[in-house]
Amino acid sequence: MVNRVEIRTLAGSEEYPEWLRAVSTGFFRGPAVTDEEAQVRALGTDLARVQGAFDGGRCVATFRTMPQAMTVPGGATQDACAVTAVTVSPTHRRRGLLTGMMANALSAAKERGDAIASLIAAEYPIYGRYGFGPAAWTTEWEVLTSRTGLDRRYAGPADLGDGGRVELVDAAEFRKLLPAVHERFRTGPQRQGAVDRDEKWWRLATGDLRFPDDGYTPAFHAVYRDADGQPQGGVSYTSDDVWQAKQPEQTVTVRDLFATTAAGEAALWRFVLAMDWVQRVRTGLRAPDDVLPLLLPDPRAARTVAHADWLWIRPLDVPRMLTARSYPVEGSLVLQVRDKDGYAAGCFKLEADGPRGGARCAATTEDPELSLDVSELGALFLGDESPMRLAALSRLTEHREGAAQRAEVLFRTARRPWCPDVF
Ligand SMILES: CC(=O)SCCNC(=O)CCNC(=O)[C@H](O)C(C)(C)COP(=O)(O)OP(=O)(O)OC[C@H]1O[C@@H](n2cnc3c(N)ncnc32)[C@H](O)[C@@H]1OP(=O)(O)O
Repeated sequence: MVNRVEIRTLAGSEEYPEWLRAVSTGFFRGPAVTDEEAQVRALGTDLARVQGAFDGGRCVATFRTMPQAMTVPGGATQDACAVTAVTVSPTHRRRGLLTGMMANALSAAKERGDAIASLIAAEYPIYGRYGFGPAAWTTEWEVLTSRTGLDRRYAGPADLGDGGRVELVDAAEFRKLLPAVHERFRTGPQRQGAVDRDEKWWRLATGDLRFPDDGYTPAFHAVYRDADGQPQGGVSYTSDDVWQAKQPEQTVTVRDLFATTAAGEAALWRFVLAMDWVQRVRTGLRAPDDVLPLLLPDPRAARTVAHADWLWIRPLDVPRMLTARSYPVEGSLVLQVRDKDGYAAGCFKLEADGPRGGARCAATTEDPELSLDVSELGALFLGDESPMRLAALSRLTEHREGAAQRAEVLFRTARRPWCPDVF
């Protein structure tokens, strides 16, 4: 039971610094927030979508949503309600504050017409109860450069025969060139799970927006240009500048690396792997099927240092979400979706026309062929989870023989989904 505590949208911008202090406390960032930090964080924040729980004058829980464009299989964009800044102070935990704020946010999202909600989960056990399922996973590797088997005489993309080149640029140039490249990258047909980046994202990533003690280390930036001179990708990275016993033992950490072409992606990886002084490359959080390990003659040189669920999706409007994505084959399926909160519950018939056609989906009175919980549909949506695996776990029930196999062929994608960003 919640005593004396009121959950509500912020009354105005004067409450924002106190709300931010609560976020900072909940995330262990620090017990206080400076005016400069509050100003930077307020940029682009729609206060109408910021909830707090107040105990007297003190904010004890926080929750924010924001509009997001998420790429779905085939390259189309789906409007999502992105959930972020979820905290409950340790003094007020396990009294239903998160549950109350989530209920408000999901009902507002449903009313607005968002087809899905999305979030990056701090811990696995939190969000399944609210109908979210893990839709994209992530992997981080550490590469021992001496073990890769790559030719140490590598001198640049010309050695790969693609006619492109990699150029070091300053932060301002990177910020000017890369947003358009990223927009082309993230709407690629195999880039499901990627989300849009606004101007604030790029300014923060390139050090143009800062506040005191933000812990930002300036990065190095490089752009990949194709044979026609067009920017097709970029990388941002830092180095720890470590030397031991007069030997360079540096670890380079990749903050961001993407390209619109396979040649660009390979050239950027070769660039970071071929730097003198560098013993290790930390890749940052990548798609679990990133090309990196297989670019190496010895893929074992890339050791997995993290592998976990990353992007979670909560279906809100089944017909809209299922018609937004493409399907690799023609086929149909009748799905019964259970949703204790009601938003996405019902029986729906999906009819897909194959890779170049569209898809139709609507409520139906036909008998279901498969039934599953809404969170499992979230996990299937971007093509990562296997319906056959869920059936083996009894988390998906087959009412017609072969229906799980049909779902497997319809839903799964050639490349795994990936959300490169934290939000
Ligand atoms: C999208 C993001 O922002 S992710 C970041 C999430 N934030 C954090 O992890 C910061 C640290 N943790 C917290 O602030 C809080 O513990 C929260 C926000 C995770 C949970 O807030 P609470 O108000 O305590 O949750 P609430 O009381 O509504 O709990 C609802 C249910 O979820 C369960 N639950 C909540 N958090 C957790 C958890 N971390 N692990 C396991 N179960 C959890 C509760 O036990 C409860 O279960 P029940 O319904 O069976 O009784």
